Amino acid sequence: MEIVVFGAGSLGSLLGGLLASEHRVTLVGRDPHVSTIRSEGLSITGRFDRTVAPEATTDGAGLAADLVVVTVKSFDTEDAARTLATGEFDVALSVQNGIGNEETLSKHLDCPVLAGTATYGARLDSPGHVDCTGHGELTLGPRDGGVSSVAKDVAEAFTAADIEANAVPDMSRKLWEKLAVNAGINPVTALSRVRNGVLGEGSASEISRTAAVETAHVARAEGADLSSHTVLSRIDAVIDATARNQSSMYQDVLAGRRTEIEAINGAVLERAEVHGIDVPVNRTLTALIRAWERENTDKK
Ligand SMILES: NC(=O)C1=CN([C@@H]2O[C@H](COP(=O)(O)OP(=O)(O)OC[C@H]3O[C@@H](n4cnc5c(N)ncnc54)[C@H](OP(=O)(O)O)[C@@H]3O)[C@@H](O)[C@H]2O)C=CC1
Ligand SMILES: CC(C)(CO)C(=O)C(=O)O
Repeated sequence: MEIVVFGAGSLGSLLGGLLASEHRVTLVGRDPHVSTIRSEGLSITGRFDRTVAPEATTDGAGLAADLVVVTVKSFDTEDAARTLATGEFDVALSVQNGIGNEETLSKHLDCPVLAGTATYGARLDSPGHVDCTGHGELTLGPRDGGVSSVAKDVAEAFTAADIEANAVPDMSRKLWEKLAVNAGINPVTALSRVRNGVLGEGSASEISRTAAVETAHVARAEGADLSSHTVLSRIDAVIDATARNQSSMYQDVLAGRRTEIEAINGAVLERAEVHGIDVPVNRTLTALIRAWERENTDKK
């Protein structure tokens, strides 16, 4: 398969690097990562140990491929979509956190857009080097649910490259479930500067769990079949499985970078308002992270 990975940071480099063992891959990213890949290849360490040589470019305009995998942060999706619209793709797959990414891509692209979630952990250690910090899986399918042969073909392309991937019929529910976990864990760990495992007990844990339950309430109003019981057992399981992790939002705050708050708790808040649902914990967490961003990043 001919595959473009748009957003060769941590996750994009891991997925694109693994895909490159089996497919013709072009990574779209930034220098000096791109120039290092061109001269020395891309090395993948941690749960994998290999060096690959995908094509790499900083210019994502006018590309064509069977599949484009989008791995930019959610606040860059609109820009990425405009650039990708200058090229030609048979299918696009978003593997991003938060909700709304597929809608943004669909607005600009002519091809079908699939939704995906990844539980792999990836960290771009240095130019040309990505570390796989957690072995997980990729779940993908049509955004609004249902079975699709295109989704199955895409999942097979990932599986052929050693990436655990499954096409599922209930992607809408999966996206809300992942959102509930991120809405609970990410801002609380970022604000209190703790690893995920600290949320296993205590009052911070209650804040996380309440944010997740509020998210499930909104998900049901949006038509997703997601019980509070399911999100509570899911968030407990993720906290346990990723106890040593610094969440992505905690890492962003430590690095003084803009966070994905708008696509996570901000999106819960926005959709809750549409349905007249009160989500006080999500509202509070969103306000606090927004305040931090105003003071500490370029985002005003
Ligand atoms: N890392 C992980 O383990 C996981 C990440 N995710 C999700 O995956 C998504 C990506 O996360 P992550 O990989 O950590 O993020 P990164 O910031 O590491 O990667 C995104 C990369 O895309 C680059 N980029 C953005 N726009 C362009 C453009 N127009 N042209 C070229 N390059 C561009 C960014 O560069 P720059 O920063 O310079 O703009 C950055 O290097 C997020 O939604 C995240 O929540 C999900 C599961 C696990
Ligand atoms: C699941 C979790 C919370 C793991 O750290 C994550 O997705 C993130 O950090 O963004």
